[in-house]
Amino acid sequence: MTAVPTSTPPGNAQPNQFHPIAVAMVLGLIGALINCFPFPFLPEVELIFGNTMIIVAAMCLKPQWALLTALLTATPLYFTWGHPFAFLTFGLEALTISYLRTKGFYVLFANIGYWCLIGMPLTGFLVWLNLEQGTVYWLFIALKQGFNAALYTTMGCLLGFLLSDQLNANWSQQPPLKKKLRHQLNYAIVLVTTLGLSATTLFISRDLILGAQEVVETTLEDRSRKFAEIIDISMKNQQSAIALAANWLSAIPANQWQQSLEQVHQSYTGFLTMLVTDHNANIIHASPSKLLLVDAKLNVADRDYFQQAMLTQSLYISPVFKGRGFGNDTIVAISTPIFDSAAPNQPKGIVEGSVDLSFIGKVTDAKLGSEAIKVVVTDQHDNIIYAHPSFNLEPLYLFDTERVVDTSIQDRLIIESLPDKQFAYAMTTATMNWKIYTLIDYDVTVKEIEREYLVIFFALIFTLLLTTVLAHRIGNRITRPLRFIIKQVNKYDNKTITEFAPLYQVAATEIDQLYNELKSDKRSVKEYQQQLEFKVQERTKELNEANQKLKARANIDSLTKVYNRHFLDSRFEQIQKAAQRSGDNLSVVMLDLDHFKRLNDTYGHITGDNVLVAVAEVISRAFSRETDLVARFGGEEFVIVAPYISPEALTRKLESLRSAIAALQLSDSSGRAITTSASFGAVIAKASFADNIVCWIKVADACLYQAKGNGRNRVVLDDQTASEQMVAEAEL
Ligand SMILES: Nc1nc2c(ncn2[C@@H]2O[C@H](COP(=O)(O)OP(=O)(O)OP(=O)(O)O)[C@@H](O)[C@H]2O)c(=O)[nH]1
Repeated sequence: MTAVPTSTPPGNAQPNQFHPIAVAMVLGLIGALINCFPFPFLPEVELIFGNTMIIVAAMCLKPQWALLTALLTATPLYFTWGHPFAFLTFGLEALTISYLRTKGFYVLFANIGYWCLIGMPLTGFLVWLNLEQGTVYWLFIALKQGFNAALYTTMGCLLGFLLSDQLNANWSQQPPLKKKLRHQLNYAIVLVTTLGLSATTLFISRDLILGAQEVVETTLEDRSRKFAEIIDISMKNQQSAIALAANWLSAIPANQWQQSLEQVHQSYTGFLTMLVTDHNANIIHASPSKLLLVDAKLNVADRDYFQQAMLTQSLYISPVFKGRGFGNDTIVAISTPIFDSAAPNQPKGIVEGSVDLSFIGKVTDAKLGSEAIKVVVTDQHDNIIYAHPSFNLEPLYLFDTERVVDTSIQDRLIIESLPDKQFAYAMTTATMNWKIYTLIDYDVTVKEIEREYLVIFFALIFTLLLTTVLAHRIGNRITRPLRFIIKQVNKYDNKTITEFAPLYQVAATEIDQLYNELKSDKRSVKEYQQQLEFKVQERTKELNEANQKLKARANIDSLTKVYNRHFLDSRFEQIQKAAQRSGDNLSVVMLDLDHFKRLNDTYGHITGDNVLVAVAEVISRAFSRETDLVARFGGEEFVIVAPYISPEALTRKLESLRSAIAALQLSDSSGRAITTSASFGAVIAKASFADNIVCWIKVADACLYQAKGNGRNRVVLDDQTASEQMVAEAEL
């Protein structure tokens, strides 16, 4: 996506802006306050929403101030979490996204990138490296932080979106984001989708995970209770066997005891050995009978099971102990006194059975999913009767554990022999005060959550990508009519089309309306433009004509309507050059009216003017070739420039003109007849004679002077062509 940093340079503080330090601190303190109360989301997972302020800070402040906000926001987490990682990960987060924001990136996309590429790997690494049990939890904690970031980032962006006017007006040091409409739409869709999705999936998974944990908890409790029942029943069975044996032995003669004892033992296979003592604790019978052959004089007066049974005269169940005499197995002894029917209060001895505890392992085999539930059974003194082989715990030893109390999840146990592991557990106390522990590796639960998180994580990333693609397409689709309109308008303006094409039928009605209005506006503008162009053309034409008239006026003598002296000066060079190029003759004639002063004096100036006009007309008629030029030289003097003419023709023409002027029949206002005449001084030569009119005039003027001197009304011609001819011939 391309970013267009805008016109307002970052950091151009407006006078009404707050100072960035103040803004950073206020945001940081709000963030810190919120982070003092993390939201307990899941066992082991608390959501922190104070970081929303880091996002807001990154959206409107420069990186160093966003960092300040992040450090303040992370401070409570230092105390809650007991390590300073938050400063590092959130500080880096603030710096990165604020910097990318100055480069024109959306904070949402910048932060998704940060957490995927830096935040989560860094968190995982720090946890793995530094935390106790980090090797188990690194992925779990990294994912947890990623989700948390997705939530607070979208919340921050939404906040920024809603408050964008205020932020831009008062706080923002960041350049406004000028993006294409379809990019803005894309952003808005992704933002809303990410927020909705991450919140929904997290809360759904929360229920799933809690449900799964409850299953673990109830299964452990259930198993523990079940095992307690089984062990109880089994022990009760053994107790019944001992009680039965005692009753039986009390009722039969002593010589039958050995046989009866063996019969009972055969019926109740749960005993390792059984024995009968006399009242002095000497073992008198045993099963199997071969045990007696080993040591016939064995006395058990110091054993609990003898003393307690004789003393209480009731059934006694011993704590677990290591057998002596008939082997050294770990056993529990059940004993009860044997009475003589003649003396019911005087026990004749005891009958005892040593319970084979290996049955516990057989009856406590269970699984939770694929994981084995491990069982530990302790006696009333917490000494181990049975422990799952994986624990490596010897019977008889104290079951030494440490309880990890966790308010958000079931308590856990750490067993002394496996200090690196924690176990989720349940415990039931059986009737003999035996404790039945069912345990499962707590890592399994964590891995379960971790697996859930991974699934959600990839689902989120996938959905995000999908949303981006869809949002892009939706944005394209929505803005397509606008792009179409822009294209049409450009084509219309550039005159590539004369009529607008119809808009897509599916375009929004507002856009349709806009297009129609635009079309009619453009058409009106075009019509108006055409009218204007037409008017401008007309005016230009008029102006040109007026200009030409003015120009002509500037070249024409206002009285006589022949050219003026100014035009004569400017045009002469052109005529001379053309004639020179073709090697032709050029003649310049000076014409002066005779006694014009007298005429003026006699008839008045108005009449004088009329005579000038009439003479000018006659001259113009006489020299009317396109190449001829007649100009008023001043007062009553005229100059004629006539190229391409021979001396003879010129002489003829001038004589005829002189006669025509003299023959003019003019009258004044009162009808008095006026006669006039003119004197001519002329020069004819090759055009190359001189390119300056002054030279020509000089010669003509001299001739005129001569004409005047010779009596006026005559032509004096200086023919230079003959002399030039001679020079040329002489040169040849
Ligand atoms: N009515 C009228 N008179 C003009 C005009 N321009 C010059 N004149 C007059 O023409 C006269 C020229 O007189 P001069 O130069 O003495 O020459 P002249 O009387 O014609 O005598 P010669 O040239 O020697 O025959 C002057 O009286 C000028 O006032 C004009 O536009 N209109």
